[in-house]
Amino acid sequence: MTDPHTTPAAPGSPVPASRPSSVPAPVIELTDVEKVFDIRKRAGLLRREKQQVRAVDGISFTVPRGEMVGYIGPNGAGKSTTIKMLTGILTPSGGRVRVAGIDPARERTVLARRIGVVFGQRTTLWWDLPLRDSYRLVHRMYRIPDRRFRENLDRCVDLLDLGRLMDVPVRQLSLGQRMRGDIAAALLHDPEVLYLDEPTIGLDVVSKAKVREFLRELNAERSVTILLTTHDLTDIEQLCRRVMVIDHGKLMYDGPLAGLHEAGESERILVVDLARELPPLETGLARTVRVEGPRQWLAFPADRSAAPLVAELAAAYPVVDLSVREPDIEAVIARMYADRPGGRSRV
Ligand SMILES: Nc1ncnc2c1ncn2[C@@H]1O[C@H](COP(=O)(O)OP(=O)(O)OP(=O)(O)O)[C@@H](O)[C@H]1O
Repeated sequence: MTDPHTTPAAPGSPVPASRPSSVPAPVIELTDVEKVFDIRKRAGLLRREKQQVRAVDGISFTVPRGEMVGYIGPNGAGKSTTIKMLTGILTPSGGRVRVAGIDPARERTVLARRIGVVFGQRTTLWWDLPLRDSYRLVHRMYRIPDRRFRENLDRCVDLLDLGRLMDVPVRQLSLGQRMRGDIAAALLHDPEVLYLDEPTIGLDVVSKAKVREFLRELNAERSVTILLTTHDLTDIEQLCRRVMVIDHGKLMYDGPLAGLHEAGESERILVVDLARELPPLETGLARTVRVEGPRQWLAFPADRSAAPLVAELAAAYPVVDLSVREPDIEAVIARMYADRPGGRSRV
């Protein structure tokens, strides 16, 4: 039986929904989910043509309780649309969505008590109120029992370093401070599932590190299931063992981060310093991609050992020094996108 956590999906193909019995029951379940938007495009001076955009095009995946998964893709890939369907803000055009056993579109308010959402680009806090008052409102809105509210707030204030900021109006907070404030607000009612849409966007290095550390602890200690959308691949590298790549509304990859290299057919680079300038080195194990004076760059498949290549070059050429560069994950993903047939699919 194949495990969707470890099996790269062929581009565009649905990911198998079956899983071994040892894997916890899924908290998030999507089966053949579609979202089609009707849009009107100008087709002349006065005429407007009706068109449809397939923003999400037959996506299936499951996320078991306690997993932290990266959900990535280029602009317009369908990430936010997926998250909106998972919260119940948008109703799918087709397929089935379940979060904690609930149909989000039909029971949005019931689900709201079980999930937390953070959108990096906009705040859910009250602009003119100090953080403390925003949290009081959250307390009342979600009818959080007093003790639980106090415990959760204390914990967030401590771990997210909000103590000094509690009496500052949200409008006066820096982006990083506001983001930490938003994450706390999303967690006061103890959600089982947390959707984070670009939680580190625009933050400085220190704030990013704080947010990541907090998410790691939250996931490890409280088994909160986290779906993380980000353009910052370091977020994914540091937080998620599993990553899903979406493009043109289709799931292109679902598996471990390391497997992305394989799926993107990535290459490692051997940098060779020679005793003197030479024409491009010749070997059947790699291809020379760059020559600069006595230094040459040779690309070889990332899943192969460098040892035979190093041995061959050392025997045949005056090699002074060698180093191996790992593939850059951004390049791997860019390559996956580039391999897709172009153009957003329309129906
Ligand atoms: N309300 C809407 N009406 C019409 N088209 C929409 C609507 N919302 C999204 N789309 C279209 O659906 C596609 C997917 O958009 P979506 O916002 O889900 O992408 P995304 O992956 O979140 O992108 P980004 O990284 O830029 O936020 C895009 O072509 C977008 O223009």
